[in-house]
Amino acid sequence: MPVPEPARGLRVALLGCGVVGTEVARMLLEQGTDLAARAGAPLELAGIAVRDASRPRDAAIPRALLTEDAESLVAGADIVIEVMGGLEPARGLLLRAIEGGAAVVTANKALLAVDGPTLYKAADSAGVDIYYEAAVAGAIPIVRPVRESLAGDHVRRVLGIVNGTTNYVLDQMATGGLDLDGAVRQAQELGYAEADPTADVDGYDAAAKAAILASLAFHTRVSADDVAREGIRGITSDDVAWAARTGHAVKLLAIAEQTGEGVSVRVHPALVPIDHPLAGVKGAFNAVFVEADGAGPLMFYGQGAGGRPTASAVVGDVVSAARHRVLGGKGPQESTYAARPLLPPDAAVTRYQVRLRVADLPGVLAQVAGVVGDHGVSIDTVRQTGPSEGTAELVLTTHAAREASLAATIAAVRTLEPVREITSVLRVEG
Ligand SMILES: NC(=O)c1ccc[n+]([C@@H]2O[C@H](COP(=O)([O-])OP(=O)(O)OC[C@H]3O[C@@H](n4cnc5c(N)ncnc54)[C@H](O)[C@@H]3O)[C@@H](O)[C@H]2O)c1
Ligand SMILES: N[C@@H](CCO)C(=O)O
Ligand code: NA
Repeated sequence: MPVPEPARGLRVALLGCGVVGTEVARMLLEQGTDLAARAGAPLELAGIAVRDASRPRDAAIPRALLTEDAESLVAGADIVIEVMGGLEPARGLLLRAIEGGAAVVTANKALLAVDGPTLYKAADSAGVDIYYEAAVAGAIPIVRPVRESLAGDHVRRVLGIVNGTTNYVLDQMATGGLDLDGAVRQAQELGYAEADPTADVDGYDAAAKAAILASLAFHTRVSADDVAREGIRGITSDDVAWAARTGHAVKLLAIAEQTGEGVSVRVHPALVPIDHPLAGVKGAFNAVFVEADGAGPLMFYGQGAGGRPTASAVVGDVVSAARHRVLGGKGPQESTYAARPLLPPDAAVTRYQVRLRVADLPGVLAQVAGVVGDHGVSIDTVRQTGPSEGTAELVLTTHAAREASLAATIAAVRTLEPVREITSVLRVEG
């Protein structure tokens, strides 16, 4: 039998050598034999673009591979991996790679959620792959299942905990007795939160991931600007304690749903019933709950952040792209044929829990309930605690209502004479 020709090695360029890049390089270098067998050709790490090649680095990173000239590295590559983050120069380098005929793999959700379509279009024109499994929920296979495994189904709703930092922070507030600032500091010390935690705490990171997931799930172009976004900055230890008392956990949720009217995509903190699978997602873990007509409910769970878990998703994409180089063919391209209308944030329909402090006088509950009813919002349950110092605390849970109706209801309740304070308004989901 003739000995098969050894396949030509594929030149892999790595852009960025931070938390994720270091682990990607380690996997490519340490698992070369297995990866070559799976890809059908050796994956040769041709170089690693960094800002400062003289900086001390992990012992696994060969100094000879470091270069400060990302442009030249990209020019000769078969596959380009972008784990630098940020919009530029990442976008320009990826476009140059694609135009030069390279397949690209990126973990950059911020870039994809803002300008993904430019990259998808360029990849389509050049006939090359663009893969981005690591951009949503790190190691968890979710991009590929939604894009490929569910391509024959009709996804109704995607509900996810897609930011590890905020999940860790809320968990610490619930179980570790920390306030928001203390829990954020701890998340930074543990390396979950970015140095500037704004993207995590204010929901930008989750909104970028929600936009990517919604685009894939509903075959409709959704960008980060289309996502109604609210972070966890307003959540107090008291909110978390009350949530537990009423049988809920507070979670920062990314929600993308399709109704008869269109597509609604939002990120906000919400109360999740304690028996819902998402309520049990602790620490920095992520989980994505998908509801599809045929498949029914599906749950994806795992590590959404961290160097090695994220590198697992990146290297999986590299192997897919390499297989196409060896065997021919191409992965799926962007699908936006459905072009569903995007609904405004106040069209969302959900249940609410409203906490308010009222004067402890006869008839106050009836007065509040009357105003709520007048706005077409129906109350499910009412709890009262107190009185203390002449006031009582009311906790109202509503049936499903439009965000716009609830906003009008709250504005009206606030003007009632016996109402001292609306302490919190939280959505109930799940
Ligand atoms: N860290 C995670 O858990 C995680 C998870 C999923 C996705 N991601 C995404 O992966 C990407 C990388 O994240 P990270 O955590 O490794 O970030 P990081 O800050 O640790 O690493 C980025 C590296 O890229 C380098 N870099 C930036 N601009 C450069 C340039 N112009 N030329 C050369 N090098 C440059 C930086 O110096 C840094 O070392 C980001 O897009 C991030 O959103 C990260
Ligand atoms: N900062 C992000 C990293 C993963 O995208 C998180 O906490 O989930
Ligand atoms: Na993923």
